[in-house]
Amino acid sequence: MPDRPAYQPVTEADLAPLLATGWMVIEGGRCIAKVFTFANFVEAFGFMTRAALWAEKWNHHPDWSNVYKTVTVTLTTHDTHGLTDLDVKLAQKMDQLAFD
Ligand SMILES: C[C@H](O)[C@H](O)[C@H]1CNC2=NC(N)=NC(=O)C2=N1
Repeated sequence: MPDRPAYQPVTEADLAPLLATGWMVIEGGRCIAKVFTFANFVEAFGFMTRAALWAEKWNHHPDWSNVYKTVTVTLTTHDTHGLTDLDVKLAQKMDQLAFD
């Protein structure tokens, strides 16, 4: 397995745009979470499918659940037990994909 680039810490400036789109910092700053609501189940699942491709490409996977038209997402970096640049990157991508 090729070494991955070093994780980068997350700053308040990194988080501010995410907080503005509905992400919340939880678990004492170790995670960010958001509830996405779509028009219906198929839209919700399509979002998860698109996001899954990016998660796999970046080898950074969400902790998420889907109930009908909502998708609840929690992001953290298991390797560091906290937030890293990968969580910010995946959250930004999820926000983009949700509005596709
Ligand atoms: C071995 C594998 O590369 C690691 O377990 C990856 C996989 N996906 C991951 N996903 C998340 N959310 N955090 C991680 O630390 C992480 N690490």
